[in-house]
Amino acid sequence: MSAAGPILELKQVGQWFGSFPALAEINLQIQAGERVALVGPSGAGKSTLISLLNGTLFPTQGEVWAIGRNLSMLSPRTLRRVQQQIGTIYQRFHLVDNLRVVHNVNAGHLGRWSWFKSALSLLWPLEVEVAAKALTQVGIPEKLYDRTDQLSGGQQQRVALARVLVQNPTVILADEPIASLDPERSREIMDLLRNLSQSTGKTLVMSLHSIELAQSHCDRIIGLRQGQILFDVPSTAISPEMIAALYRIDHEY
Ligand SMILES: Nc1ncnc2c1ncn2[C@@H]1O[C@H](COP(=O)(O)OP(=O)(O)OP(=O)(O)O)[C@@H](O)[C@H]1O
Repeated sequence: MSAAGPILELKQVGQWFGSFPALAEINLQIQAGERVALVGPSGAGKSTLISLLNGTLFPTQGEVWAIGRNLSMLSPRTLRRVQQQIGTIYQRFHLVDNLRVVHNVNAGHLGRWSWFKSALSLLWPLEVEVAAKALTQVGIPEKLYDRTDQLSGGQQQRVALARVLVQNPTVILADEPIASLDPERSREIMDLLRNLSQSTGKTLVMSLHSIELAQSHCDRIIGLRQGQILFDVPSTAISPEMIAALYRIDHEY
């Protein structure tokens, strides 16, 4: 693939869980630097799509390409190298609760650090200044040595974002990053994600339940319904009819 090709691409992707088709016939190209929101009702397949994009799940049909590589065709070692370029933020933060913040932020180095360095850093934190800088970028520099489980939800999501900053990936995926936060904290995290993507050119793909935030923070919105793409449009082109069709409840009598 040329350098100018898409940074993420799904070709005729289908994902089955047993006999259940969670995704079907997904064709999608995302260019470097784009900010894309995945929206749609519960169970539409948003998280499944994110898991395919970061190589934690392999498609039952079709191909998933990231950073120029077909993820299903890579050796475990090469896959880990590609995954190092893809940072993921989750709704439940995925932090180790009983560790100090610095250790959770330093987990962004995993994959690059040796096993020995990672273990040593748990006893005596290494590259503290890198972790401190990342925490400053997300607005909580004073929390470096706090226990992670003593932070609020919004602060924990900032720690998760700092971990991704330390990882310094090319692509950031966020799976409902604000689902467990109040509206004010949600907007702050969304602002951080957008500003980070704008200032560094990182590609951002996130699943969201708020159409309003998807419109205000992303350039492009993809509507998923029952495992298929219902629309894929610039955020300025979203209409009330599209939203209604996306969330329509089909009653069975
Ligand atoms: N590991 C799995 N095993 C079986 N079924 C699964 C698995 N993961 C997802 N599914 C099913 O696939 C469908 C899509 O799930 P997914 O989590 O991707 O939806 P979603 O759009 O992210 O939903 P939500 O907004 O509620 O998080 C759902 O019906 C779900 O039950």
